[in-house]
Amino acid sequence: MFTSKLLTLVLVVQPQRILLGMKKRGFGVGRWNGFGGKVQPGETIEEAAKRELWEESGLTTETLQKIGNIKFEFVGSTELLDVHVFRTDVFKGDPTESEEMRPEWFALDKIPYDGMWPDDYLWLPLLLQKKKFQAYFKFEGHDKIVDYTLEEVEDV
Ligand SMILES: Nc1ncnc2c1[nH]c(=O)n2[C@H]1C[C@H](O)[C@@H](COP(=O)(O)OP(=O)(O)OP(=O)(O)O)O1
Repeated sequence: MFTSKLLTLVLVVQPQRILLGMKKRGFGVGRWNGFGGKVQPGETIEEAAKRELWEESGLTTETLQKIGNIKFEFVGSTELLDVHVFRTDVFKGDPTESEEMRPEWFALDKIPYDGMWPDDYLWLPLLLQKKKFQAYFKFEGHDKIVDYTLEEVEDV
């Protein structure tokens, strides 16, 4: 039987660029990603997304757009990751390095997909077009996708 762990992921987008963070420790270390993490007991998913964005990038936002949901399965594990993906185009503050992430802006035509999780190049273009999506990825280890589904949806 599978258990499920709730996580958030926030992508900060401006007209010509996107803010990514280099993960400095823990799960996904060495990869560029959006900002996010585990939902803590007593938090809503959106509260957790705002908290993680602040903790990892130094940015605050009041306007998160819920844009995707991704379920991750890992061969040999019974724990599914249930990642709620948000986009924000409106924020306050300056990106600031944290213990966990080193933020950097990337031009939209220079997104470092080779240094990101291997699923990202499949769904990030949808997020950039403000298209909502639902996805499932099955990983063998952390580098190989062995099965996946990805579909645009009206609502997430
Ligand atoms: N495959 C893939 N693509 C894109 N993004 C992700 C994945 N897998 C993932 O887990 N993620 C995202 C989801 C989360 O935003 C982070 C992982 O969060 P994590 O660092 O484990 O959670 P924290 O609560 O910040 O961790 P600690 O503070 O306990 O270290 O990656």
